[in-house]
Amino acid sequence: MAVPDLADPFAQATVAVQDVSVRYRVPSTDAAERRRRANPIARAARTVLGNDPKVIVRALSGISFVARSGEQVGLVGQNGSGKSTLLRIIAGLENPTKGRVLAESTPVLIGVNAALVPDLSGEENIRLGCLAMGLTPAQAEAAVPEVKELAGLGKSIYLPMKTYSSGMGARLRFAIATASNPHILLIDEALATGDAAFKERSEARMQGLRKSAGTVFLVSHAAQTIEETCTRAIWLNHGRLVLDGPAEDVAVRYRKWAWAIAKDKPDVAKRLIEEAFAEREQTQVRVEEPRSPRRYTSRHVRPRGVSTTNPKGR
Ligand SMILES: Nc1ncnc2c1ncn2[C@@H]1O[C@H](COP(=O)(O)OP(=O)(O)OP(=O)(O)O)[C@@H](O)[C@H]1O
Repeated sequence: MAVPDLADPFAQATVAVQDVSVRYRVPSTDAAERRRRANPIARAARTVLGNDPKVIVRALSGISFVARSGEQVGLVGQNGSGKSTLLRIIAGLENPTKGRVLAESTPVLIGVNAALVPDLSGEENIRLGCLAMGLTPAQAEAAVPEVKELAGLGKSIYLPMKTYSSGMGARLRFAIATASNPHILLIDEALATGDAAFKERSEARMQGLRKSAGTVFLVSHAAQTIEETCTRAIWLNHGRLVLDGPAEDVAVRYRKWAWAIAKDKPDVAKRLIEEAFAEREQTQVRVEEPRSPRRYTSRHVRPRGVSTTNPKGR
């Protein structure tokens, strides 16, 4: 058995999320109502300046972790806990308010909202999706049969996508996303909408991706899906990282907490989440910048706007 290289624990890191926070400024009718009740001068000033009453939504706060090749990382948490935001940030579709994300290759996000063209057939969308992911026209053409087979939509693959059910659309998006064999694959609940037969095929595909040393991030509300398909899980609550560990352990803890919430036992839920927070080992991600600064020799063109105090201009 291969011995892992313990001297260099970051050797296989594929994604590093470093102290990421995301905040949104959004209009609020509640804030508007409070303004209506505020003093008339402040109210008039804001009306003249045209400021909409806004509130800050903290979607993510101080998230840090490192994912590695071969890991399937499940993201669990209740509605609005920040799972989809974290995927979008990793995919580079949004910039964090604070912190940064480093990835060793382009992460491909496949979500239920992935943009394909509704008027085109499933087959045409396969080509389109593959080209959008950076495959050449020849590679996209070669990928069509495999994607069709994985999606398993039969003759419906020749019909316009706007005629598909949400589950059929999700299956096609999942199949397209895996066609480019992305090293970092991000899935937002795509599995939850498939039927049993598709679930089996998609799990086999995920196994294949895992074997080819890819990293998979999967968002799901179903702790069982995370438990069955992931090696590791991250539990988010109100944008904060509650637990990060083996999928089975995290799923069991999350399920207990969700049960307490569902049964209207806020004290039990509070105790469970506080225990989890207390046990969590804080992860700090440090990114080593290259040490030697870039040097320009006389053969290099000096970058514009750089001045020098050397009278010879070297
Ligand atoms: N574009 C946006 N503008 C303003 N607020 C946003 C935006 N996107 C997300 N949010 C807010 O950020 C928080 C986290 O949302 P996010 O969609 O990441 O949660 P989630 O865990 O994926 O939820 P769900 O399980 O319901 O899909 C929520 O409070 C949400 O209202």
